[in-house]
Amino acid sequence: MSDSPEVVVHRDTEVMAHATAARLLTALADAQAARGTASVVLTGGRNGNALLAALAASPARDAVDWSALDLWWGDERYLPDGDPDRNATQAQEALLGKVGTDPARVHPMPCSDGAFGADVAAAAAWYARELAAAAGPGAPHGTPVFDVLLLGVGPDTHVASLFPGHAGFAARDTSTVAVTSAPKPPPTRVSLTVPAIRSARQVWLLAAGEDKADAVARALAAQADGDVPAAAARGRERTLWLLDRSAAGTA
Ligand SMILES: O=C1O[C@H](COP(=O)(O)O)[C@@H](O)[C@H](O)[C@H]1O
Repeated sequence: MSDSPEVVVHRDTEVMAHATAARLLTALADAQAARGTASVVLTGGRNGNALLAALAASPARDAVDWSALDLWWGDERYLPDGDPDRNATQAQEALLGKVGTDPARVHPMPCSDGAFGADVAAAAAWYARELAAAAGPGAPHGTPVFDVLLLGVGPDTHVASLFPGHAGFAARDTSTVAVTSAPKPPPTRVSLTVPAIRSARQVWLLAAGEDKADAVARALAAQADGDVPAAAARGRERTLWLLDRSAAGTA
């Protein structure tokens, strides 16, 4: 696990989205050059969606071979297929419908009108099996080594759907959890756990706007093993905070 997070502060939200898009395209193209394939874990939320829009708009977007990219999600709102509040629906509209991904390599979390119905625990367990199948035998926590895992940071320091003080954040023996009482709507969600997040080579945390400044300051001051989800999110090789000036408290 990387020791000290690195912090990059951008002038404003728009510059942050475009600079992060350029950074991500380069990281994924580098991974494909080295290994022939790459993987990324997407996040929902305002900053995650701004990044996806910036990727779609980038003149360099085809530096990545989208058909040789595995796409996963860090969390999902457990809602019907196509619901506009699902992170996967938003990603499809912002980016995935515009680039040539391989459907077999796009791994959305289940929806509430799918095979598991209202049984969100079964949905989370299914996603853990998908991860384990992709990771292969012997992978720690049954999770692939993702190249880049993206996380938005909530004003309460939540990342993915891991909320401070909630059981899902404490889970250490599984790669996914079902969340049934999220303090942010909708209450029912599926999330990767802390060990699954920590299996990524690089973890990038995105935060923009004044309402995130307190969460950013608290997370950067906290220990990785405390009750601050954003502080617990660390990559194996690199943990990178990507901020705008407002979230950094330097506006
Ligand atoms: O509900 C969620 O919130 C977080 C943060 O979202 P933001 O809009 O405050 O940036 C997001 O990262 C997560 O994926 C999403 O499900």
